[in-house]
Formats: sequence, C-alpha cells, structure tokens
Amino acid sequence: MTESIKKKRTGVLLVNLGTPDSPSVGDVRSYLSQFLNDPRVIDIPWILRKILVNLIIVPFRAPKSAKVYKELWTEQGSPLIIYSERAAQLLQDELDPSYKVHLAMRYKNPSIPDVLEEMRKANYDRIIVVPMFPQYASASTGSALEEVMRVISSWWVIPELRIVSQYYDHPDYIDAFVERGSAYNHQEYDHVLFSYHGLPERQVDKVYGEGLCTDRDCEHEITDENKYCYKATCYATTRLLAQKLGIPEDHYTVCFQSRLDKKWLEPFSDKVVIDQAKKGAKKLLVFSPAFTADCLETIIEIGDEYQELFEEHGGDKVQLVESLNDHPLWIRCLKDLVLMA
Ligand SMILES: C=CC1=C(C)c2cc3[nH]c(cc4nc(cc5[nH]c(cc1n2)c(C)c5CCC(=O)O)C(CCC(=O)O)=C4C)c(C)c3C=C
Ligand SMILES: [Fe+2]
Ligand SMILES: [Fe+2]
Repeated sequence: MTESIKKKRTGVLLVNLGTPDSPSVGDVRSYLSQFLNDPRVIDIPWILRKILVNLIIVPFRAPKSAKVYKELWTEQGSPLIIYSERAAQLLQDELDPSYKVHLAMRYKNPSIPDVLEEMRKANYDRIIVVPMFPQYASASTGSALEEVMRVISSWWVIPELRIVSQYYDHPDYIDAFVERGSAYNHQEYDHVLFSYHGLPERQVDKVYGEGLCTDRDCEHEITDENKYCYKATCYATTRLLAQKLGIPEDHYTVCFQSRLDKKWLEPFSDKVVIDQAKKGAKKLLVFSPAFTADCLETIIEIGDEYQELFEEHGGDKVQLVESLNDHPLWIRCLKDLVLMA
C-alpha cells in the first residue's frame, strides 16, 4: 500500500454521562459531587454553587440516591455502563480495523482524562468524539466536549479532531426508537408520553444571544436560530417519532422529568402522569428518547416511581419503552456519525 492511500488510524471516543463506581453512599456522594459541581450543570456563581451543592444537595441527596442505585445495580454493575460498553463493542465490530472505539464517562469512570491518555499513546491520525446524547444540552454534550477539549488542548501533538454535537433527527436514531416502540401497540394505551430529561429554563435560554426560548416557536419548528435549543430538538425528535409511529397529536404529550427545582422545562412528567390518571387513563406508554442507554432515570424514575404515582391516582400500568441500548439501528446510527464526521 502506498503512503497516499493508507487509511487514517482513527480513534473513536464515545462519551456518556457516567454513574457512581458502586451504589455505596460514599461512591454516590463522590459522583454527585463531581457531577453537580460542574458549572455547566449547576450554572450559578462559584461560591453559591459550592454552598448549595456541597452543603445542601449532596449531603441530603447522597443517602437517598444510594438506596435507589442499590435497586438499580446488577451483578455486572450499573446499566448505564453495561449498555454503553455493549454499544461500544458492537460499534467496533461494525467498523474496519483502522478505527478503534473507546468509551469514557463524563463523571467517574472510565474517566475522559484516563481514556484520552490511552488514545494519546495510540498516536491516532485523528480522533472522532461522539457524545451519546442525541439532543444538545450544555449540561450533557457541552460539558463532555469541554472536558475532551480541555484535556486534548494540553497535548503537544494535537491530531485531526472531529466532534459530533447532536443528532436528534438522525434517521437511524429515530428508526431505532420507532422499532423499540413498535413492540407495543400504542392504540392499546390511553396516552403516550415522550419524557425527556429536564433542564433549567435558564440553561435553555442561554443558547440565544437575545430573548428567551418562550419568544420562539420551539414546540413546532427547528430554525437556524433554535437548532441548539434543547426544547426545540426534543420536540423535533418527538414529531419524527410520532409521525413514523402514527401517533396522533392529541394522543401524546412531550414532558420533562428529573427536575431539581421549579424553574425547569414544563410540563413536568410526574405531573402529566398524575393528570392522566385523574382523567381516567389506565395505561400509559412512555418513551424516553434523550437516553440512549437505560439508566436510573428510565428504569427507576419511569419504570418504578411513575408506576407507583400512576397507581396512587387510579391508573394501572406505566409501560416504559426500552432504550436503544444495543439495538442494531442505534449501532448503525453511531457508525454513520463516525463515517460522516
Ligand atoms: C440528556 C442527558 C442529560 C442531561 C441534559 C442532564 C442534565 C442534568 N442532570 C442533573 C441532575 C442529575 N441527573 C442524574 C442522573 C442522570 N442524568 C442523565 C442525563 C442527563 N442529565 C443520566 C443518563 C442520568 C443517570 C445516571 C445513571 O447512573 O444511571 C442525577 C443522579 C441521580 C439522582 O441522584 O437522582 C442527578 C442529580 C442536572 C442538575 C442537570 C442539568 C442542569
Ligand atoms: Fe441528569
Ligand atoms: Fe427554544
């Protein structure tokens, strides 16, 4: 092979959010502390963040979250890691040997600095970074990419670098969730929820130079102005899914879960679950398209907590649609993102 047609050796870095090292209170405390001290996650002045996170949220939340993580934990570990590792391995199997797939977590392990150090030593011609978050949010994608760039910017040799920042409308991502959803007949459910991870409204507004998200029509259209607005991309993903699944507009609701305080994106998923039960709904089908791997937010929050809430208010069944995990179309989506980067 001549030098000119030699394939570029490419390191692919998949990044997911991360999970505690174990469900012990100490490890959950350490995870929450790293996560919530991130200025892209709790975006308030440094001193207020230190007081709020280290003296209030983490001490109170860690023991409660640890209990929940104990319920979630399997013999192999946390589902988020297990599914992300599986996806990374399947992607590796799909790519030719000039590509090497690595997996890192934004918080805890395997950490971005440790994995990037392995990648630095491998001396790749180029590195492609693919966050496992289809919709851009500064608290997820932005934070992962900032950390990657922080580490790489200190290297003496900086290889060719490609970054994927979002893919909320990628046809394979959409079709993967459509296939997951097709395992259930939505007509047998009283209502369908598309429940996305929540965000403070303030963080959503920050993607705009001027004005607020509520000044725009983010629930109905994507434009050059709002294409990085998390709310706009969540609604865009939903429109594509609902259209392909044939779910009429009056049969579904877009909602946002896991809020830390009141000024987060609305409607809140738990309130929608209660309202549906009060209206007499007995069966709900819930998609959670912001998560590409099942995790605490899907398995416990939707699968267990919303189930309990729904029953308490007269409903019967909250059916969670499994996340993408190791779905072949999800792997095809990742492959396409890598090849097109
Ligand atoms: C879509 C991706 C995510 C965004 C955006 C996001 C923003 C965000 N999250 C918190 C607070 C918490 N999130 C927690 C868990 C969690 N969050 C995501 C993804 C996004 N978060 C995932 C995949 C998970 C599950 C991790 C797992 O181990 O399974 C938690 C920890 C759990 C708990 O104690 O309840 C917190 C806390 C904020 C504040 C935020 C944006 C401002
Ligand atoms: Fe979160
Ligand atoms: Fe918006």
